[in-house]
Amino acid sequence: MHLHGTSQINAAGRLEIGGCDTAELAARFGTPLYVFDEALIRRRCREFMDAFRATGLRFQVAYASKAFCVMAMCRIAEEEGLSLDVVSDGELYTALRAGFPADRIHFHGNNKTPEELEMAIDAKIGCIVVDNFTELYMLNEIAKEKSARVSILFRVTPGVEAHTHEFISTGQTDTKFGFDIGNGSAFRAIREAVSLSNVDILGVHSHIGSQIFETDGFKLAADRVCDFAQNVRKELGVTFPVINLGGGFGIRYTEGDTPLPVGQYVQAITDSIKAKLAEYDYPMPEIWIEPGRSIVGDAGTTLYTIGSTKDIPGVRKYVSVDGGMTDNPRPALYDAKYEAFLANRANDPSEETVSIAGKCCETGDMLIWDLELPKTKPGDLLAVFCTGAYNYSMASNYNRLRRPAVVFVRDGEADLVVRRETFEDVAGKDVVPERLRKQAVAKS
Ligand SMILES: Cc1ncc(COP(=O)(O)O)c(C=O)c1O
Ligand SMILES: N[C@@H](CCCC[NH3+])C(=O)O
Repeated sequence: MHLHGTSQINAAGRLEIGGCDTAELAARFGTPLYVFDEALIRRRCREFMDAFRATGLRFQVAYASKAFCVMAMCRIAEEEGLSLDVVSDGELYTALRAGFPADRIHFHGNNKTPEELEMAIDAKIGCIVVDNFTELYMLNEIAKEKSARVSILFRVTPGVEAHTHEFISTGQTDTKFGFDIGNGSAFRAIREAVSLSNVDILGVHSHIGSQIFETDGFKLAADRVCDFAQNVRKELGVTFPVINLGGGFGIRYTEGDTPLPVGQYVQAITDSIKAKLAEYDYPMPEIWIEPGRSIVGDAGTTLYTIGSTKDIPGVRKYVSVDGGMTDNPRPALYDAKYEAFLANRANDPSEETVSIAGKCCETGDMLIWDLELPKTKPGDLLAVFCTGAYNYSMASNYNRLRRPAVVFVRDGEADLVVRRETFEDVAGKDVVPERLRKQAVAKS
């Protein structure tokens, strides 16, 4: 059993997180329930910040809010000195509403709408990460109309793709994101931008993938981005004040996962950039990164109440919980693996192998296959670990289920940071046109 952060088994044999008994949390807030270990989130933020401080370089660690974007999380990111990466008007709105300093917000996305760009310019956010030519020209026009100047990074694809345990070096990167370095489109984008009136070139951005466990991919991306920077300086006379190497740092979901300490990723990135730019006698830029999963992933635990079981002798025993793909779509989407145990009887020995099913009307709505558990009964609490990233943020109302509440726990206190949705939240946006209302009345 692997316990993350402040999680421990208390004297009553129940899982406790942040000093809070999970059975009490379930009783107080209902299930499913996302529980976040605030001390662990802050520890992860500090690991990144401290690793950069140790390098003596200028830097920004931008939390990739797509992983988990709620106002309380924005507050923590701000308190810990992080910047924030947003990819939509909704994320930007959340950050601004939480009082996150606009000049530390970076806006990503491959299809930002004119309205989103206007919103970003009006809010005077720190920078916009331009993804393609359409956006570049549109942004300049909007900025011109507003007599504004906009700082931009260019999202470039360095021809490196990282997957959990390996990276591949690709020639022409087939991706919807960014300007390709290899085929010259990144260079052309910068040449174009030099002649545009209302954008200021801040630098380049690359992101090579997610849930990465080694440093080679980052090093290769850093090398290619630096080579590109030197080429741009030589040919266009433009020197980048910022190089951003994105996110993607892996975390431990199950025992097969072997993430490196955060400091090793940071060191690999900064060492590679330093070494390469020294070759070129290139002034050291600010180094930015964008961790999402590695800030919040292992700090989240989802509590479910166990309900029905179905035993198919000789085949499989299904144990169903009161959530599923609606609150955690990752197993269905990516075949993601999770660890779990009974939160209310954490010391009970395992007695059988079961598979955890969600409650959606969908055969693929399975959370965990072949999990060792004690014999369960309805009302038992199942804790699924490492659900902090891309769970709440990707949750849906499929089958008109209500999205769960989110609580932050620390030092024995539990604070509600998102309330559970109500039926009104689910059906209250529906509009029945007058003609259908009449029809309904006529038929009844
Ligand atoms: C541009 C960009 N930055 C940062 C991230 C955050 O990635 P992760 O959560 O893996 O750290 C992503 C998502 O993969 C991304 O696309
Ligand atoms: N949503 C994905 C990661 C996507 C990263 C965003 N660029 C996941 O759950 O693993």
